[in-house]
Amino acid sequence: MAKITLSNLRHSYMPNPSGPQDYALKEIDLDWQDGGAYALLGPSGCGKSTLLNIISGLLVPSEGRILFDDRDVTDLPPDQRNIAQVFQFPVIYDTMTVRDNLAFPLRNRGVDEARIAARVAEIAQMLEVEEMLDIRASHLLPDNKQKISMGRGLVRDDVNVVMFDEPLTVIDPHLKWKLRSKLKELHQRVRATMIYVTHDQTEALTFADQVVVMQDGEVVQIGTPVELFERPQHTFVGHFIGSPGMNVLPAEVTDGGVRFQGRQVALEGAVTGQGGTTQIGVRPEFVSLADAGLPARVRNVSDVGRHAVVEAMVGDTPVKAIVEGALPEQGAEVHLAFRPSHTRLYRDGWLSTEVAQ
Ligand SMILES: Nc1ncnc2c1ncn2[C@@H]1O[C@H](COP(=O)(O)OP(=O)(O)OP(=O)(O)O)[C@@H](O)[C@H]1O
Repeated sequence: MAKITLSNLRHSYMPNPSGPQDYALKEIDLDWQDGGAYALLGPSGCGKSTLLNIISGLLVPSEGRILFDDRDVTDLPPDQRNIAQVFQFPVIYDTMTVRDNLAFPLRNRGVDEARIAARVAEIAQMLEVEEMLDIRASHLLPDNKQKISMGRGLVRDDVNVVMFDEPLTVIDPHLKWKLRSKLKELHQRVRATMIYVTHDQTEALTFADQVVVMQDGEVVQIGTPVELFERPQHTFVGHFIGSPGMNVLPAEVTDGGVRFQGRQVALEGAVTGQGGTTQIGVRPEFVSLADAGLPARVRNVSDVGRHAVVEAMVGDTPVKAIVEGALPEQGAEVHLAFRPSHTRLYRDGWLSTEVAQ
């Protein structure tokens, strides 16, 4: 397995790009450690597939280099990059048995039969498909086909990286959670460098030790799931991750402090930077109903099981709070309190407060 470095990477599909708007990927610099579990997370069109295709060698970037263990592979074709890929849809041979499907990537590379048998048994046991080994692949349900496809991606232990491109798309919703945790467990056992591409935050956060969040061709934050939740570096991360996402509220920065709807709001620490469009970001988990605070009127209460999401209007701005216990009635006059340690200022989307020492 390998460490992967993306250095000053940019890509435009246009022959003569004239500005950042013409780039599907803008300036990407990343170091992925050997054996790490990474997710590339972002909405449709943010550049995930472009980046994946550049790593696999299907696409040559307009600018920048890709290194595997410090070796420049930018100009190498896919078959010389030694990568395993699992796609959205199962890639298996219907006429072969499950056993032969799993063995195929190894046979293809001339691995001896005893080693193949041992490795296939190991992977089948990890994926819990031992009883299917002698079944012809055409007889499998789609979920199991995709499991075998994953097995084919994991069976070689000499690849630089295993890449998963939205692998749970075809999986039945009630089986998704099972395969999600299975993949995490597989990473812990196999310890290969893995990159998992998805637009689904639950998949990314369950699988990855580090999540790379992308928006509009840019990496907006790289962090552990906890870091992305606790301290979003960009309003996009706050909003995209979480359910519901972070409240992003119009803010006015004055000499006396930061105000929302005319009232001062306490932040995690000192404000940094200057100018730009200023907003306050606070997750619903850190907004509570209080005896004093911002006066608000409850617009909606939705009970989502363990807790409720209360949406209340502060002036003309809706604010969401996650509330456990007694719930207010729709239309009730309440007060909202923001937890200062988790309330921050953003300028043009980017975090603009520092943690108080
Ligand atoms: N072959 C292509 N030619 C021109 N533009 C392209 C091509 N492929 C992608 N793009 C553009 O590049 C940008 C990034 O697309 P990309 O497919 O990498 O995003 P994505 O995050 O993988 O989205 P999705 O999840 O929908 O596949 C988009 O604006 C897209 O329209």
